[in-house]
Amino acid sequence: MTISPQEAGRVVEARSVSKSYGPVRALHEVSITVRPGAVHALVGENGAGKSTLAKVLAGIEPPSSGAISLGGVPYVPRDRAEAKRRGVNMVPQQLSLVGELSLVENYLVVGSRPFVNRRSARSLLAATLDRARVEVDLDAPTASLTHSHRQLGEIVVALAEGAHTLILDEPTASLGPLEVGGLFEHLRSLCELGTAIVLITHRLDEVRQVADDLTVLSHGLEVHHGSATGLRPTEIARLMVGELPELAPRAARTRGAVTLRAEAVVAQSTRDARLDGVDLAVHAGEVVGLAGVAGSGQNLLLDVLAGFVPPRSGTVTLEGSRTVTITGSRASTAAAERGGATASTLRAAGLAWIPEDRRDAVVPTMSLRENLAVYSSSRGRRADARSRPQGSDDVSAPADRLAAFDVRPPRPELLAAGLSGGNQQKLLAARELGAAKTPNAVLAYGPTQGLDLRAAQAIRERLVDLAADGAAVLVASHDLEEVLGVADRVVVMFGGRIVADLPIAEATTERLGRAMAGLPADDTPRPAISEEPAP
Ligand SMILES: Nc1ncnc2c1ncn2[C@@H]1O[C@H](COP(=O)(O)OP(=O)(O)OP(=O)(O)O)[C@@H](O)[C@H]1O
Repeated sequence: MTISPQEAGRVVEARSVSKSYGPVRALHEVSITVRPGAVHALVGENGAGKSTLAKVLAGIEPPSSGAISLGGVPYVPRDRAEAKRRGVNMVPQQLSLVGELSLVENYLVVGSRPFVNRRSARSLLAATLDRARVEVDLDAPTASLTHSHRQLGEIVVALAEGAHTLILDEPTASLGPLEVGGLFEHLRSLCELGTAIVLITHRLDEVRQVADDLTVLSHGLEVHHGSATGLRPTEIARLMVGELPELAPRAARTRGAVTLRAEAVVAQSTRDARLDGVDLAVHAGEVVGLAGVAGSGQNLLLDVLAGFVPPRSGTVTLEGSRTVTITGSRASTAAAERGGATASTLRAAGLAWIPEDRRDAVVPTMSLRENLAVYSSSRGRRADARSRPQGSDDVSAPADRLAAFDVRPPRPELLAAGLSGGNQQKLLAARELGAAKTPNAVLAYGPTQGLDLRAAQAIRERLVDLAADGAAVLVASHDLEEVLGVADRVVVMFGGRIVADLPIAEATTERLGRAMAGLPADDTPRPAISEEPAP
């Protein structure tokens, strides 16, 4: 590929860059060349140093040593704002949009653009959306958008800010296959216009799908830097972690009585589609997968089942050490007559919960030990120091529990903020899935989000083991593979209803795809929901 003089002025090159956090060596003499007009995938195990390298390139963290250049001249951004001005912008793993503000307002305020008026900001963003071929509401508070739309919105703001080098830290972790496809199409067309994209991902099939160049990090060291063309996912995995352990064959399990049940549940939230009469039963000893495109109601269903959103009508029941019933907007428990069955009551009755966004459940300013003993009792508000102690749960040997879930480093006194994103996810799993007592039911949304192959495999095995020990497990995900990797049966939601319920042997990608798109199981055209009036 020939590079024009203009493009040569935008090549980002890091040479022998190291970065340490106290005694932790996050990067050791890493070199990388990011070319205009190419997608550069950056992969590696959890804690390998990917986000650190991205932050160094984007001016968020200074390197401890090494040199970086932009277009052949030294590039030493003092901060993120300077890197952005030089055209290097990063969309972080944890989204940074202000929830109370719309995308337009985020662009104006957070991007410090006092001289751009609202109308021109709006049309710039609308034009960017158009090119990206995505639809995101520009005027609604971003907190009211689905997670995937907030993710896309953040990318759109960065693009509108004129980045020539765009660093995306796991942008696809919470996107469904259709949205990933749309995003990649856009990334490719941006590349054709000369933009350089650094794509951090754990989904190795994406490397083959979209990347031109590849850097593999392992324990802060660069173990591969070169063309991505022709490399198979298994070869990349081998570069990252050596050989992967074989998946243990699934042990036979017996399905017990229904533990978690939703009956005729109707609910509404501002963040997601409505629930329109949902019936679902999860038995002891089974893993049910919950699939659906974003906005189909699966987030809301989990919020209702976890006790964070009261249903308008219908009933939710958790059978455990006692029976907890949530009816309509009221709640009652057989054991506690005063009612008020909230998330904490469900939890006390043996419900484990892994939310879609780990920030709803992990407190960065608390130590790992404290994080093993707290939980947030309020959905939609970030978990914080007001989070409630878990009480009776046994976390007497936190170091062992952290080590069992391969949290790196497994030091209970460390603050959670010092863990990489994937290791925070493992911490959450250690708390929710690692208690001595098997939970009666597990609700997990994207439990392997941000985890490398080995860690994801370990969490999948843990979920199946919990089912074998008698838990009723419900796993929702945007990622069909994540669902198919654990489920005994797959339930699909569309438009706030359950539209398919298939044993795993019958859950072919085609059948699931049709159900997720709201199409009937056969090829019969679906009757139109509303028709244009006749002219
Ligand atoms: N602010 C910090 N303070 C202390 N240690 C940190 C800090 N940020 C990162 N680290 C450590 O640096 C190492 C690399 O972390 P980094 O976030 O770059 O990994 P990563 O490859 O992006 O992982 P993941 O896939 O889990 O997101 C880890 O050991 C992590 O614990």
